[in-house]
Amino acid sequence: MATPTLQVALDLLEIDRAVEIAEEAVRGGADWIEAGTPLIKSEGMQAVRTLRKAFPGHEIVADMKVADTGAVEVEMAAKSGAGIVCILADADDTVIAEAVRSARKYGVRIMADLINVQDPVSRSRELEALGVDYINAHVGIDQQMIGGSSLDLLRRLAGEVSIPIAVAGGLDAETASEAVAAGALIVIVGGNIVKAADVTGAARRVREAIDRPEIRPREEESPDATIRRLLEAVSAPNVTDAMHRKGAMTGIVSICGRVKAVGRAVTVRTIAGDWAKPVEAINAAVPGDVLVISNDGGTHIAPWGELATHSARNRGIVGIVIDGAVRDVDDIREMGFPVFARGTAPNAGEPKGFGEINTEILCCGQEVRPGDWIVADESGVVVIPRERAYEIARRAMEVKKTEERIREEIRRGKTLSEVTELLKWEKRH
Ligand SMILES: O=C(CO)[C@H](O)[C@H](O)COP(=O)(O)O
Repeated sequence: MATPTLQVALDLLEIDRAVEIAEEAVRGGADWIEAGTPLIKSEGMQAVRTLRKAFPGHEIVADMKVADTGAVEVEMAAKSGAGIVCILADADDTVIAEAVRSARKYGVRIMADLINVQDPVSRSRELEALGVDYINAHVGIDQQMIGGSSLDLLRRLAGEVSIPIAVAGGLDAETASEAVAAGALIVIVGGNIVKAADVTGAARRVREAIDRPEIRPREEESPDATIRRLLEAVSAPNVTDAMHRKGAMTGIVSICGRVKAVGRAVTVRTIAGDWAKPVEAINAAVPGDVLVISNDGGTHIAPWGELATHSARNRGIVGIVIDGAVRDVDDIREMGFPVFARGTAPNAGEPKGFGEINTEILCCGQEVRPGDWIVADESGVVVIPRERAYEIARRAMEVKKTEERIREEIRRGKTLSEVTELLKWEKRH
C-alpha cells in the first residue's frame, strides 16, 4: 500500500503566521503545504510565492476553488509556484476543461473539490474523463458545523474512480486514519493541526495515525449528549463569539463566582415577589435542565432562595438564571450551586401563582424558549436557540481551538494586535 500523503491546509489570514505554522507542521510530518482559500483571498498569489520560497522541497497546493476562468487562474497559481491547483468540481465542464489544458501547459496537476456536489459519484467519473488528476472528497467547514461528514462522502467514492482520492473536512488523527483505511491517498487536515498550540505534536499524531490506518469502533452518542459535551468544554464568551456576538443576557452575574451551568431551559414567567411558579417549575424539570425565570427584572424582592436551590439540586437541575433577585446568598455560595441573578434582596414576597411555566419569555434582554440551550459562567449567560444548538456548539469549539494557537503565539512574545494584524483588519469606511 502506498504511503499516504499528509497535506496541511493553511486556512489563515496572515502569511507570516502561515509560514511559521507550516514549518511546525512539516516538523510533525506534513508532506504537502496548502495555501488555503482564506489565505489566498487575504494575501493573493503572494501567499503561494512565499510558501514556494520557504519550502523548496515540498509540494505547494493552491486551494483556489476555481469556479470560472479556469485557464487564467490555474496559470496564476502555477506561475506563483503551486504544483497542484484546486478547482471546484461543481464548476461548468468548460471551466474544468480550460483548467486542465492550462495545467498541462504549465506542468501542474488539478485537484477537483467535491464540496456541495449533488451526485459525487457520477461527477467524479466525469471529472476523471475530463482529465482531472485528483478528486477531493471534501465537506466544507460550514457544512461540518451542521454534521456533514467527509468520511461518509469518501466511502461513497471508494472504487468508483481510478485517479487518487484526497479527503478533507474536519479530520483529526482518528478520522484521518479511518480515511486512509477507506481508500484515501491524500489526507488534508486544516483546523486540527493549524489551530493547535502544539502544531508539530498535532501533525505528528495525524502522521502516525495515517501510517497505521485502522477503523476503530465508535461509541454512538445522542445529539443532546454531543451538544452538552461540546458546550461543557467551551465558555460563554466562546458561545457568543460563535453566534456573531449575539445571545448574551445583560445585567446578570454569577452569585457563586466560578461556577458553570449548561443545559436546556425550563422557562418561568412570573411577577416580582411571586415565588410560586419558580418553585413549581422544579417539578417540570428533568436532570440536566436550567431554570430560567423572568421576574420582571425586580431586584427589591427575591423569588428564589436557599430552600429552592436545595430542592432544584436534588432534582438534578444544573443551574438557575433569574431576571430578578435572589436571597440566602451565603447558603447558596456554600452549596457552590450555579445561580445567576440581577441582584440580591433579603425579602421573598408571597407564593401567589401568577405566570406560566414553559412558555416563551424575555430574560435579561434575551428571548428564551423552552428547550433552548443555556451556557452560563462567570462571564455571563448566553442563550442558544434550540434548533441551532448543535451548530453553535461546534462553532464555539472552533472559536476555542482558534484561541489556543493565538494564546500560544502571545506566550512566545507577540502582542495580540501583532498576532491578529489588527490594524490591517480594521474596517475601512
Ligand atoms: O478547504 C477548506 C475549507 O473550504 C479546508 O482547507 C479543508 O476543509 C480542511 O480544513 P479542516 O480540516 O479545518 O476542515
